[in-house]
Amino acid sequence: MSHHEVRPAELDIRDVSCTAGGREVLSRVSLTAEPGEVLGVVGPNGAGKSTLLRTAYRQLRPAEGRVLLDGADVFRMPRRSLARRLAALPQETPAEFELTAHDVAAMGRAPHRRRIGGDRLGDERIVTVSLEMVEMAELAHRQFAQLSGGEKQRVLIARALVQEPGMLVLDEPTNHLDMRHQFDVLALVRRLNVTTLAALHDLNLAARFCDRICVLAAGEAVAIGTPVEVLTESLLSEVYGVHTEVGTHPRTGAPTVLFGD
Ligand SMILES: Nc1ncnc2c1ncn2[C@@H]1O[C@H](COP(=O)(O)OP(=O)(O)OP(=O)(O)O)[C@@H](O)[C@H]1O
Repeated sequence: MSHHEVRPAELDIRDVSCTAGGREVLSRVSLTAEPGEVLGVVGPNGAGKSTLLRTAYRQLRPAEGRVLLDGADVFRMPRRSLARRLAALPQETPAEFELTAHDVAAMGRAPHRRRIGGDRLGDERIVTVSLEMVEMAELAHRQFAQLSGGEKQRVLIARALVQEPGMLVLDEPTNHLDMRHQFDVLALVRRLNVTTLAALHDLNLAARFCDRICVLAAGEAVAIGTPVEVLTESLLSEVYGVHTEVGTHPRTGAPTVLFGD
């Protein structure tokens, strides 16, 4: 795959506010993902993680503020140009009936395809390699709708990789995945030189794989920093209302979060 040749993007979320159901659900959130950075977004249910990510992949127009990809407003870009630079894994699995896993992954090529001609063989190779990266090549011929939750999730991650983006926006990429696939998918994201904004629930995974973590609570970014800076017992108690024991991984040095007593 030619991922290493793709230039990582810069995402700049500036003072973004969103309202839903007559309520402000994001309040002046600012966040910059530097090229190549893996930036995690954590926070309790309803904190606004998906809302923030949806503004980044242009599914939701913020009431105020701007979202810039490589300095250009995503809401002013042609859809196709955006899709060539940014791929998203939304929280809801689309119902792609009748399509095989291969077909769903291949949809990621659409923004790169020319009207006439194009590099069909090259496209096909990228689809195959991406499915291999998430260990779904062997199930490529299966109907997408009949796959398990974790298998579907991995096909959708492959579809995002097929886009060869400079920016990945992943809403709970480890949702439905077993322990090994959680690890493998995030390790894969880490290896690729692609800027990544990912909403994660598992703080230990976030600590292990993110360069920085943004903590959202009630629509506000209450902390942004490295895992060590952000994942403290006092902050977790304040934000989640749980007593935790934060330690240090003996080999990686990443913080580890355990429930307290
Ligand atoms: N269309 C909508 N109408 C009304 N309220 C909405 C709508 N969309 C989102 N909300 C509310 O906005 C808040 C933020 O939702 P969001 O999905 O961004 O949270 P989240 O942090 O991703 O949560 P979770 O961890 O549960 O996935 C929630 O209180 C939610 O109920």
